[in-house]
Amino acid sequence: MSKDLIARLDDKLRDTRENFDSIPVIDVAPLLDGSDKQGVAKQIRWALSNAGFMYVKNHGIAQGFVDDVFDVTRRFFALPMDQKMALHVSKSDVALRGYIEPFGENTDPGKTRDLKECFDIGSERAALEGPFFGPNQWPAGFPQFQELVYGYHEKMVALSKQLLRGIALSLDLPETHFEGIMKDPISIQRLLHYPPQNGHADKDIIGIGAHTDYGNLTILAQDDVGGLQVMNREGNWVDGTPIRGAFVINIGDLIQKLTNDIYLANMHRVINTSGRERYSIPFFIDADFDAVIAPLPSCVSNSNPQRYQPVTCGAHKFGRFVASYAHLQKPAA
Ligand SMILES: N=C(N)NCCCC[C@H](N)C(=O)O
Ligand SMILES: O=C(O)CCC(=O)C(=O)O
Ligand SMILES: [Fe+2]
Repeated sequence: MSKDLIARLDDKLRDTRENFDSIPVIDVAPLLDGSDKQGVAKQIRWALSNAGFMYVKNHGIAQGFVDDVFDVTRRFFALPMDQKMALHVSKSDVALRGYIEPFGENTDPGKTRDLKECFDIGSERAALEGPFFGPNQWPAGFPQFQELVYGYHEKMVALSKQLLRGIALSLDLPETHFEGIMKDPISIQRLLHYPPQNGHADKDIIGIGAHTDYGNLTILAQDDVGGLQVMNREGNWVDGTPIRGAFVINIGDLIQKLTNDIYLANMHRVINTSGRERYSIPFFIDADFDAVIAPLPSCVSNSNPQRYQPVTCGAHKFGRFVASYAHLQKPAA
């Protein structure tokens, strides 16, 4: 299984990558305050070319605020199932926002079934329309939830922009480079609950199946339970052990395509064998729906010929969503 995943993952470039047995930790304060942007960029380059993942600390988001968002997340998932199903993603048309029950979305389709339940929201700016945009579905009578989760999304949009500037510098590009394809980018703020795995002995049941993320960048906050695993170059799973105050950052397929495989959208999964409830809060940011994603000229060379044909961000994302959503696969009535 590991060999198969590695083959799907990075094929020819795997021999040039360095192995890792823990995810690198990067202090991003010198990037955010401007005191040593290049120093941070250099660490980002190592992390994203070899692991595709990094922890970032000193990112400027107060831990007390993150704790408050976890608090309402726990309270949301504790609501009765009928209240959560009233917000189901299938009621959301093309915006694909709302609640998804356990086994309602399978991230490694055909191989494993996801035990997690999720709740997704996105940007509410009125001017945006088309697939992945539209109204959010909020639980009634829970204003604190709406305020905190939407506020968190807004902070993540701003932080992702700063991190993408560091990523652009790490590729010797002007720091605003990615902003050209991210004028009104698709973004998803997700809340996740992973019930303990233990009661489910079936071999094909997992927290979230092995996958790469679909877009540009993911910013993940996790509680202290653990269970995230990231594949290293030898095909072994490395624990993404929770670090209080740090976010786990990883890049998705679009950055891998843009960098012509120089940066890795790495395989990861979650298995919660702790016996406790696990909660996590990932934020995903992509490019504009119509942005054309093709390898950057500076990432194409004789030794690394162009590996991808141009694809729009929207077409790529939508293809991966259809593959993982039970309700999108149902034949039309
Ligand atoms: N809008 C909805 N329903 N959200 C699904 C989020 C899936 C995120 C995915 N892992 C990614 O990398 O984008
Ligand atoms: O919950 C986690 O730690 C990871 C979630 C994840 O990989 C995803 O939602 O794409
Ligand atoms: Fe993921």
